[in-house]
Amino acid sequence: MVPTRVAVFGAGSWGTAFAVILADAGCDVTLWGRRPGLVQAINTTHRNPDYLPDAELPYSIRATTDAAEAADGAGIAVLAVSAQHLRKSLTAWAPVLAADTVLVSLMKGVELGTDMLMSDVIADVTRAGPERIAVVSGPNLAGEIVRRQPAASVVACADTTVAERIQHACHTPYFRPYTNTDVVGCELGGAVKNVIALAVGIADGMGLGDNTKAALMTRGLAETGRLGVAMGANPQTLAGLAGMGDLIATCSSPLSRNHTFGANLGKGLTVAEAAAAMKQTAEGVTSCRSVLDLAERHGVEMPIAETVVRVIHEGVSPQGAVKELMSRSAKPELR
Ligand SMILES: NC(=O)c1ccc[n+]([C@@H]2O[C@H](COP(=O)([O-])OP(=O)(O)OC[C@H]3O[C@@H](n4cnc5c(N)ncnc54)[C@H](O)[C@@H]3O)[C@@H](O)[C@H]2O)c1
Ligand SMILES: O=P(O)(O)OC[C@H](O)CO
Repeated sequence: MVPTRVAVFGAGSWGTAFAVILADAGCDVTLWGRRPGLVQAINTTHRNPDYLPDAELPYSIRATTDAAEAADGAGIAVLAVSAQHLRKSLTAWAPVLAADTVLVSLMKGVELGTDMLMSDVIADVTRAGPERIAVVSGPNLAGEIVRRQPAASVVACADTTVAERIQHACHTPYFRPYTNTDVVGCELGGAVKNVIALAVGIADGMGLGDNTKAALMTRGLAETGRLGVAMGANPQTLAGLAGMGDLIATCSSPLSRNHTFGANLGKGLTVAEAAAAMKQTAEGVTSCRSVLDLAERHGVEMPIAETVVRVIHEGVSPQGAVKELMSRSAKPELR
């Protein structure tokens, strides 16, 4: 059988780790990277020294800086840049993508300014219909994936047949993808958990304990559910891998960049210092504003997301943030 040709655009942590999954699943994978030095290092050392230096990559993965070469013959194009760079990058790649290529977003962010989910940005730039746009989202820390530790995820697409095709392309003995038709729910679960992980990180950095963490995670999930329902998501999706599952992994793991960024703030670093300490993308830092915009637009209360915005973008201290959240008026749990 001819292997599925897949182009992965973005040689950061997750693009590279997902390329490993695809290659292990038997796909013929080309990895597009921006920087010639990194691409050359991947091709010659079969490692990604900038993002995942300890992982040996399958020799079959070829890296290139040429988008046309990456896209040549690819039935699936996986998009794995940081969320705020998708529009510009995809505008450059779109002319070399075939009209029937399925576009798969791995990103967990919301575009600043437009408040668009990544699937909306993809549709806006390429004019692809929902049957050509999919999302992979779940508790998938790249550093664990490249060690081939067991993980599960969700492949969401409005067209179940297309979701199943992608599921097949990335199914390995250590990576178990489930299908779902709820693209909005999966994307929101991924984007909002980053914001909640910042809050949990701040609490951890301040030395607060597990009661605080559990409260933030549970009420954070309630916020995600309220926004999700307002935007047409299935609440069950948010109780699943792309919602609660990813929230647990991201809020618990020292590998999470969002959690780490928050922890540095909680320890007393300024936002600029925390950003300087972070070489990789912590999507929640920018997307928290767009998530709050979405909440306001849909008339949904998201006090934890609002507090994260106040700490990161409005200069409120972690101590002040705790006071603000704890002095909110008393409420019933279920609304
Ligand atoms: N790392 C993970 O464990 C993981 C897991 C699941 C989802 N994600 C999501 O995947 C997306 C990519 O994250 P990552 O972990 O690969 O990030 P990363 O910081 O490791 O890599 C950054 C990526 O963005 C690209 N990029 C950076 N600046 C750019 C620019 N100016 N123009 C174009 N592209 C640029 C890089 O080429 C690279 O592909 C994010 O939305 C993230 O939330 C990450
Ligand atoms: O490192 P983070 O915080 O971007 O989280 C990575 C993944 O999204 C976890 O599923």
